[in-house]
Amino acid sequence: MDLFSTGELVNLLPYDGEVIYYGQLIPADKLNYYLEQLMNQVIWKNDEAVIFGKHIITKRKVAWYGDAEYAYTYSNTTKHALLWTADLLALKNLVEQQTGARFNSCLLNLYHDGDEGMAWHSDDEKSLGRNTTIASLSFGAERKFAFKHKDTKQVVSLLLENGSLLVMKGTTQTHWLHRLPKTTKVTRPRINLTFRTIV
Ligand SMILES: O=C(O)CCC(=O)C(=O)O
Ligand SMILES: [Fe+2]
Repeated sequence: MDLFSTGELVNLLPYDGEVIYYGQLIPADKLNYYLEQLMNQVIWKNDEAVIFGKHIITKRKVAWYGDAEYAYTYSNTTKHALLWTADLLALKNLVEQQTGARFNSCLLNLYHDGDEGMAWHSDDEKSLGRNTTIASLSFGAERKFAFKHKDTKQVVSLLLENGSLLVMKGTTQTHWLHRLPKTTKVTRPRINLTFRTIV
C-alpha cells in the first residue's frame, strides 16, 4: 500500500481511537541495512514478566532505548533505558518528521519467527500519560497485526510491511487492545520499534 502518492491518511479504527498506517516509510535500498544493524547493534535481552505470580521469560527479545536512562515498568518488571544509537536516532528523526509528533524513548521487539508474537494488550501504562501517541516501525518479515475493541469486541487487522510505519493515537489505548498473532507461515525474523513518550 502506497499512501504517499495521494497524501491520504485514513483512520483504520471505526470509533474510539485513531490508527494510521503510513505504508513503507524506509527506502527499499535501506531495509537490509537497518535490519542487519538493528539485529547486531541493539543489546537484545529476553523479556521477563510476572504473570499470576509466575516469573516468565519470553523467547521474543526486547530492548529499550531513550533520551535518558528512564526506568520503565510493565508486566510487573522494571527496565532501564539505554541511550540512543546513531541508527535509532536517525530512525526516530524520520518518524518524527513524518508524524509531527515527538518521542523520547523506544521499545524494540525481536521476533525470531512466526512462533513468537505478542498477546492482546494495550500500552496504557501510567508513565505514557493519557491519549499517548505511539509510532511503530517494522523491519523484516511481514506480519499480521490486529486491534480488538474492549467492549464491542470488533476486530480490525492489517499487515505490517517491511519498512512500514503505523501510528496509534488519541483514545486508542483506552478502548482497544492490540496483538501480533503467532503464525506458522512466517519463518524469518521481524524487528519492531515502538517510539513512545514517557511523561
Ligand atoms: O511488534 C509489534 O508490532 C507491536 C509490539 C507492541 O505492541 C508493543 O511493543 O507494545
Ligand atoms: Fe503494544
